[in-house]
Amino acid sequence: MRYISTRGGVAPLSFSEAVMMGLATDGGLLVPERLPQVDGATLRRWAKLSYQELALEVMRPFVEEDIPEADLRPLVINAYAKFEHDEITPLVKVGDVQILELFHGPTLAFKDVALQFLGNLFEYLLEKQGGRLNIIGATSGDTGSAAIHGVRGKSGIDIFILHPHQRVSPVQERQMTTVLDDNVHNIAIEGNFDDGQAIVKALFNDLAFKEKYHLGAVNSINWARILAQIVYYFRGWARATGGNPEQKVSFSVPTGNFGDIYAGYLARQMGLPVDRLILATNRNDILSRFVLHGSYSKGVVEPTISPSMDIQISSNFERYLFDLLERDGDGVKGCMAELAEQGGFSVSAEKLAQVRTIFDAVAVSEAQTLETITRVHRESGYVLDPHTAVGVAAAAGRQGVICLATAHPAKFADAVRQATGEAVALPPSMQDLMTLPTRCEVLPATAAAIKAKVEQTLA
Ligand SMILES: Cc1ncc(COP(=O)(O)O)c(C=O)c1O
Ligand SMILES: N[C@@H](CCOP(=O)(O)O)C(=O)O
Repeated sequence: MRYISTRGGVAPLSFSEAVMMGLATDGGLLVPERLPQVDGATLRRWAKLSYQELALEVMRPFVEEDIPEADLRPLVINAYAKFEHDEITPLVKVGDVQILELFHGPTLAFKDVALQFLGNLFEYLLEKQGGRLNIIGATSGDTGSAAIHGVRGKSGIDIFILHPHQRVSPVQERQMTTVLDDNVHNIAIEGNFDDGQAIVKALFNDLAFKEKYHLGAVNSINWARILAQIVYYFRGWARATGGNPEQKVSFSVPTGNFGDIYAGYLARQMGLPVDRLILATNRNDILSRFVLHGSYSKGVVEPTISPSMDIQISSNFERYLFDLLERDGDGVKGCMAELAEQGGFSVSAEKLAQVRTIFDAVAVSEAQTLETITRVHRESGYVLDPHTAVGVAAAAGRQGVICLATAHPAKFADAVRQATGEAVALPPSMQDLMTLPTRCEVLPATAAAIKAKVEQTLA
């Protein structure tokens, strides 16, 4: 499998090259040249596999020319060794709703599914190729801690994580800042997640800086993140249908940076029997506005009780746009230029109709999110985190929907207490989180300030 850029300016790359490049050198995102197709017999067979064996099957065609099976296997097996549930991503029934719990990894969010794997993959590629890697990532709260826990203490790797100062939950903040390993550098920026993501992209787009400091990406900019997330769509479908290829399911996906739902879209394109993908946003609704009206236009980022989705420029949307525009790199470049210069762009009515053959979209208010947590707790005793509640609210009244549970409720204790009147305890392994010593530096939200910090740290 070879990888190309959504902006058409990069010669086809191998999987390893794509993983190490992170953001494409022409400013686009890397995608596979084609998608492997899965037939009914394969779906039936895959439905009987363990999560790890399924992950190997799904990933193999994307990596096989580059990473032999004997090497891939331990990377995958070890990635899920620290998950607290044998099923890795169990499907649970809560009343009429099916919930795919993606939060059983070390930092209690779905990001662990991909970042435990990516940490291992980076280590493997560095051992094979030599050299070192300096990871620069932006987070609205969950990617940061999952990435830090994926690479802490690994030799040859430093990690710099930018989070929006005082806009992540106390648990999210401490999951990052209490990691005191020498290779971990936490930076709270005086801005929002979009500012952080823009800084990360600016640093990657400074090709001399990128090369000099061997920058690596842990955000869903990195293709390996998306790849690992495709797996649980196959798993969720298999658990819900018993592996019957005639049976379709829909997925409701709480969405911010469009990484998770893009993985679902790819699973569908590969042949997974998916009916609808329900794109659920909080009031930061650039994506739901796009699906409803066909115009992708920047809004102002507003803080919500689902802070990890407080995003108004959704990085992976560019990957979907590339497909929607029939893989026309110049077309994507044009749209992205309009977004940067005029704050938005629109697609034709015909293209919008095409989007709607797959996606539904719902923007969920703060009140609806709280009401959903309250109602589900009252009716079943189950506690949703606010991000998951956005997806559950968006799926209300529909049948055959799997709602992705993207975080553990204990990460967002204030919102949960507000909705249920009860506290949710952190798992025993994290009981001392709020009293551990921390390390973090507050810096202006500018590329210059972050560059200076990287240079000074690595000098
Ligand atoms: C808990 C949680 N739910 C949902 C999302 C949205 O996922 P994505 O950015 O892949 O759309 C995020 C992060 O963005 C998150 O941290
Ligand atoms: N919600 C994310 C935002 C970053 O998204 P990513 O999937 O591109 O890493 C977070 O928690 O940081």
